[in-house]
Amino acid sequence: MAPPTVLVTGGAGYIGSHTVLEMLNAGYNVICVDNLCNAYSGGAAKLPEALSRVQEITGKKVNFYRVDITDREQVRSVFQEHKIDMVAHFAALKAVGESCRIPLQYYHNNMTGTNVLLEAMADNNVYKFVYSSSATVYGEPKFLPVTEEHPTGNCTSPYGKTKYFTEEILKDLCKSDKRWAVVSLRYFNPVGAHISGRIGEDPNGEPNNLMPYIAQVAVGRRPCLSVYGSDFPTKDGTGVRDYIHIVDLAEGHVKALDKLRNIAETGFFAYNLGSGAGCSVLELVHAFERASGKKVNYKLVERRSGDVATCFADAKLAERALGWKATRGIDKMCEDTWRWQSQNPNGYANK
Ligand SMILES: NC(=O)c1ccc[n+]([C@@H]2O[C@H](COP(=O)([O-])OP(=O)(O)OC[C@H]3O[C@@H](n4cnc5c(N)ncnc54)[C@H](O)[C@@H]3O)[C@@H](O)[C@H]2O)c1
Ligand SMILES: CC(=O)N[C@H]1[C@@H](OP(=O)(O)OP(=O)(O)OC[C@H]2O[C@@H](n3ccc(=O)[nH]c3=O)[C@H](O)[C@@H]2O)O[C@H](CO)[C@H](O)[C@@H]1O
Repeated sequence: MAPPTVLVTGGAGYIGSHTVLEMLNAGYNVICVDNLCNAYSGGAAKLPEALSRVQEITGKKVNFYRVDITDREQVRSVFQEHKIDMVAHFAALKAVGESCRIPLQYYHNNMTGTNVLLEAMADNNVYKFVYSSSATVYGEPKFLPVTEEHPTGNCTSPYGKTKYFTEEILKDLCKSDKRWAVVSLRYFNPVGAHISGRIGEDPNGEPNNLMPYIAQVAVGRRPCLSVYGSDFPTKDGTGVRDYIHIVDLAEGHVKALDKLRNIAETGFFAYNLGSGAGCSVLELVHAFERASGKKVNYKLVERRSGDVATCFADAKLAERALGWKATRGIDKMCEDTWRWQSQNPNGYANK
């Protein structure tokens, strides 16, 4: 029997490209769509640079279409061109601060885009869906570690609300039509890069997130890291988060596809994808210095608004339900990030 075909939206992005690689290695056929609003196109080449390198690493073909998921006709054309069995949906705008400045663009892109995609799926009798959610749906944790039973919806940004609202839409959809089988994966803090050093995180402009900022300081692209807050009630006063290696995360998506592929079970399922361990900002800085052999200059500054002191996952449900567990620790996350950053100081732009 032919292997299933997965439509991957946002496949040229950081998490999408790493997941496409693991799906191909697991024997899935992959069709990628992306509008390249946050991915390096690689010039006139047919494939975005990240996907071109995924093809190079796996030796397998990646089908790519430059498609905006908010465009109904563009999305429908992909379903007419290919027999799609499942969808993994990564395409979204994801910058927390930016979402506060341009909420309408976030609601349109992330919510309308997802609705257009879901309607095209139903019109083509495709009901198996893996969704990129986020620990941000939990808001400020009321208890730790955070389990899937933790209340959701107390989000602190329009970006976080797009994730929460979409989960609510998916729950209603599954209640209304028993053919839908949805796995919502709530990512904690994905970091790291594929062991080859050929693909990795390549944020546009100044990084919002900690790990890419550290890496850019270490490689000399930025002079100094600002540590947001050193007076939190944590082991060293700096923020504690649950960092998860991007390849662990990608493998979690393959396990979710395997679950959807092999069972008649339908409905809405949510799983935390985290390591289950907390790591402070300064612990990550020092781990990165050990991994890279480079000094990471930093200064302690005031807290960033909206930041919580501590957040980390209880990931036992994903282990039980998906047979998945994160296995790569902080040192490996730093080593793999450094290999990518040092081989690609300017990300994909410097081929
Ligand atoms: N990176 C994280 O830390 C993190 C944490 C939690 C959840 N997530 C979610 O995971 C998903 C992927 O995140 P990422 O870090 O890989 O981000 P990314 O920006 O690298 O990838 C997103 C991709 O989607 C594409 N895209 C955006 N809007 C589109 C549209 N309308 N049509 C087609 N393509 C579109 C972008 O060009 C980009 O290539 C997102 O849904 C994000 O919200 C990410
Ligand atoms: C509230 C919220 O929506 N948070 C998003 C943000 O989580 P986080 O805010 O947890 O991720 P982050 O990488 O922005 O910050 C992690 C930790 O590093 C600190 N820090 C960060 C950058 C920096 O230059 N200096 C510094 O000290 C920050 O205060 C925090 O304590 O990003 C995640 C992706 O990784 C998810 O998208 C989360 O949804």
